[in-house]
Amino acid sequence: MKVFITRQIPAAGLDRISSVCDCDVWPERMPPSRDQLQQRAAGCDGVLTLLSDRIDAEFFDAVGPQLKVVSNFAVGYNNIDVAEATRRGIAVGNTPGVLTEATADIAVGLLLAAARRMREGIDNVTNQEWATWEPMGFIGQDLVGKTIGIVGMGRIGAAVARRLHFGWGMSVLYTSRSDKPEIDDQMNARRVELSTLLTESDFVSVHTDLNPQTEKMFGDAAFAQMKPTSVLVNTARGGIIDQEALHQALQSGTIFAAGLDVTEPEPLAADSPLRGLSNCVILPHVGSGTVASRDAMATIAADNLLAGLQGNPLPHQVE
Ligand SMILES: NC(=O)C1=CN([C@@H]2O[C@H](COP(=O)(O)OP(=O)(O)OC[C@H]3O[C@@H](n4cnc5c(N)ncnc54)[C@H](OP(=O)(O)O)[C@@H]3O)[C@@H](O)[C@H]2O)C=CC1
Ligand SMILES: O=CC(=O)O
Repeated sequence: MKVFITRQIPAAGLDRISSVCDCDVWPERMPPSRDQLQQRAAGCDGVLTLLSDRIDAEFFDAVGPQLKVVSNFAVGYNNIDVAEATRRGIAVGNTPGVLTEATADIAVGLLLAAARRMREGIDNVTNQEWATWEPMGFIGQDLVGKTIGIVGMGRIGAAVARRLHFGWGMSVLYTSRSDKPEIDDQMNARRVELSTLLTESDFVSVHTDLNPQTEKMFGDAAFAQMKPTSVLVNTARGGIIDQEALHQALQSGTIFAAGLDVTEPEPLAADSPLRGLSNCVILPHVGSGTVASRDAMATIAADNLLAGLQGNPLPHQVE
């Protein structure tokens, strides 16, 4: 079986694949271009992809009818046209669960950094501007006893809610497509409409997948409903937030601060005005970036790929 792996991945997964497959691994740091992706994958039985690889009908046509499986090295799969894959009998896999805690840690880290103005503090020290301790300097927002609004109470949303409820004593509001009675019981949480969540929460953390209902969910209207002291955190996908509206909300004081692990596009445009805002903390999409999480993602992605090549159901198959 011939497979194309679109980037270097941890040995935990690569060794499993290369022991049984004829395996071509993209060797460069930067992703293959669209043409390179299609040319290298042409004739393959399976591909292991990353978020930056757009997998759609054109890709499937270029690769050929022998393609059996697309294994995404991520839990999110908005880069893949799953309906088109399914129509062609191509299985699609993802890597849920093993990156939940690592990503939740980054969401809480961003919340703390944005609420307590850490970017400004770090810039102040780095730029040799630290002159004295000031009673009125770097005043941020308290966390203890406040209200967290979780937009998308799935695996990562619940892990963030647990940290903030049991660690900081926060009340939990959330949105999701379905009821979560076990979350309500564990954390005395309340599922509400988005507008209620936005008006009542002190902190809002986004954890939905990117889909047609969540795309640009945060625009002018959403920010207008949030408290001027509120902090928005996004570790889900950049496309869920209208970045122009976010810039306006941060600059005008409509909201207090934001912490982003994801942007649209990635990397964030060099001239994006968000880069220059001291109340916007931005990380380069590092949510799952721990040794254990990335090894586990590689293992699952390999298992998905190998199962698909054998015509078996994938351990983590996306429908
Ligand atoms: N920054 C990073 O490095 C990482 C980012 N991610 C991102 O985080 C996302 C979430 O991951 P994970 O928690 O594992 O996924 P889950 O599928 O467990 O959670 C997604 C949640 O979003 C909810 N949801 C979907 N659509 C809507 C909507 N229209 N309104 C309200 N809620 C909605 C779902 O509701 P319901 O349960 O009712 O279906 C579900 O609870 C991924 O899709 C990915 O984009 C993930 C890992 C790392
Ligand atoms: O963004 C990362 C993912 O796993 O999804």
